[in-house]
Amino acid sequence: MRTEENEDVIVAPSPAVQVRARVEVPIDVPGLGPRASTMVSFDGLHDGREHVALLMPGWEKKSDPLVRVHSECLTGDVFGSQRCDCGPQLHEALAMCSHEGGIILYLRQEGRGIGLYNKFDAYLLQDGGLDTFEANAVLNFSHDLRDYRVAAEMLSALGVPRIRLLSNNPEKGNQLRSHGVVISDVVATGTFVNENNQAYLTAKRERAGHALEV
Ligand SMILES: Nc1nc2c(ncn2[C@@H]2O[C@H](COP(=O)(O)OP(=O)(O)OP(=O)(O)O)[C@@H](O)[C@H]2O)c(=O)[nH]1
Ligand SMILES: [Zn+2]
Repeated sequence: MRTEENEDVIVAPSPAVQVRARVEVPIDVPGLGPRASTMVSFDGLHDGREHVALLMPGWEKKSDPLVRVHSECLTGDVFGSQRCDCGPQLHEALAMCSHEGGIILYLRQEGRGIGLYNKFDAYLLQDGGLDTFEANAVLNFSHDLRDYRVAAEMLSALGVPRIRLLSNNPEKGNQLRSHGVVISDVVATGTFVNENNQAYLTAKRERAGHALEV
């Protein structure tokens, strides 16, 4: 079974995770327009990848801020791919977090951890009739390689022990709790169905227990 998107990723020993830099980055939130944000980098994340926290003003006043843990999806987040629901979920999270003050943890876990090129290979297999999880298996990957310990490390470095989690994926909450994060509430994302992602969303609901009404 393959376990890493890149065999040559070096997993450094994990010193205490610390904020490396906080950078003010005004962003254009789809549907809302320009908003302030702070983007945060970290030293010491255990997997050595460049995960980013995006802080929307007001988060620091909450005892349990809204947090979206979002896995990178270049095709959906950047290009608006209709094969998944990632783009609209990210836009929704940006709007909600800018409205009430919240945090987006943008995790560099493309393709549920298998990487972009492998995701393309998985898409070709899905075009041949497999579902998203069967395609991973044919490529000799488990159905989801994601490890949310980095998200717990980022929250700890930001001084955020309690959150309201914006997700439909039960595995995110389970893993975060196992790493000591207190989740006071789970907030469902919208369901963003279109004719090209219906089978994908159905597979997520039926095979991975995502809370989705497709
Ligand atoms: N391997 C693989 N990854 C995919 C596929 N479609 C989307 N992804 C990746 O899946 C990740 C998104 O995860 P999802 O399971 O859709 O949603 P989630 O973020 O876990 O759950 P929510 O918090 O409810 O949105 C991103 O990293 C996408 O690149 C696919 O067909 N195969
Ligand atoms: Zn996607």
